[in-house]
Amino acid sequence: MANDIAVVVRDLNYLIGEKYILKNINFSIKKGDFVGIVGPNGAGKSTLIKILIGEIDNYTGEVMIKGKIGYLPQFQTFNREVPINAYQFVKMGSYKNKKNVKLIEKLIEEVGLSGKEKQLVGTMSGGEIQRLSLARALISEPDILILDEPEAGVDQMGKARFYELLEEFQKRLNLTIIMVSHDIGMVFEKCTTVMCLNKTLHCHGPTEKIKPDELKLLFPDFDLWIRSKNHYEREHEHGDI
Ligand SMILES: Nc1ncnc2c1ncn2[C@@H]1O[C@H](COP(=O)(O)OP(=O)(O)OP(=O)(O)O)[C@@H](O)[C@H]1O
Repeated sequence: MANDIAVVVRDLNYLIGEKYILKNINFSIKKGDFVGIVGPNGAGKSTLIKILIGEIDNYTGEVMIKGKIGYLPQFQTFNREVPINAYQFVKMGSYKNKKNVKLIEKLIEEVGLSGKEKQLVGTMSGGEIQRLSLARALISEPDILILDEPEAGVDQMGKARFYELLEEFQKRLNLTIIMVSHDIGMVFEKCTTVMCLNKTLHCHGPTEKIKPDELKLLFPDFDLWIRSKNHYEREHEHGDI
């Protein structure tokens, strides 16, 4: 595996019963890439993520990962009833819950939440919890950050701020980011690489080389996504973030 490569997947197949969930998947991801995985419902995006993080291992083919993975699951999995504060929430992401006061405080500050260390997570906004989850995923100082639909349950402003943060971390730490998203506007705005998945890999390449026509073939609701891209651009122009 070449030095500048973070992930290689070769001849990946995954079946449940006799049904192919993923078929003949081949790709590699360079270190420092920000990859957006898009595709319709049921395309196998979450399944691919579960394979990358090692949650599913009964596939055939090769999956090679170079470096440590940080994982941010879908937002909805947090239960607001759990009585923990922001500091404890981030600390839970560290190996064996290790005490690492300085790093925890630094990450909380970097995601724009300093001063809120003692606040109960259940009382925070969706966008704040999402940024806190990002700090938690980064506490183990990963080389590769994997996110599954990080925009779920967060308003448009919260999303925009979150994507800004991801881009900042990607550039500053040369972090490799692999993100499943339904937000095509954000993906085309922020990701360096787009991967279109619908059981097989339909396209994969630098964002500027992916043609909307290719996506249209895959996604019947593509026009809706274009609208969401315009919406994002309007908000951006007005400096609302
Ligand atoms: N445990 C399971 N048992 C049976 N089928 C499953 C199981 N997990 C996933 N599938 C099927 O695998 C396919 C891919 O699911 P997956 O969750 O990976 O899709 P997705 O692209 O992430 O979808 P979405 O965008 O809706 O989240 C779907 O057809 C789903 O019904």
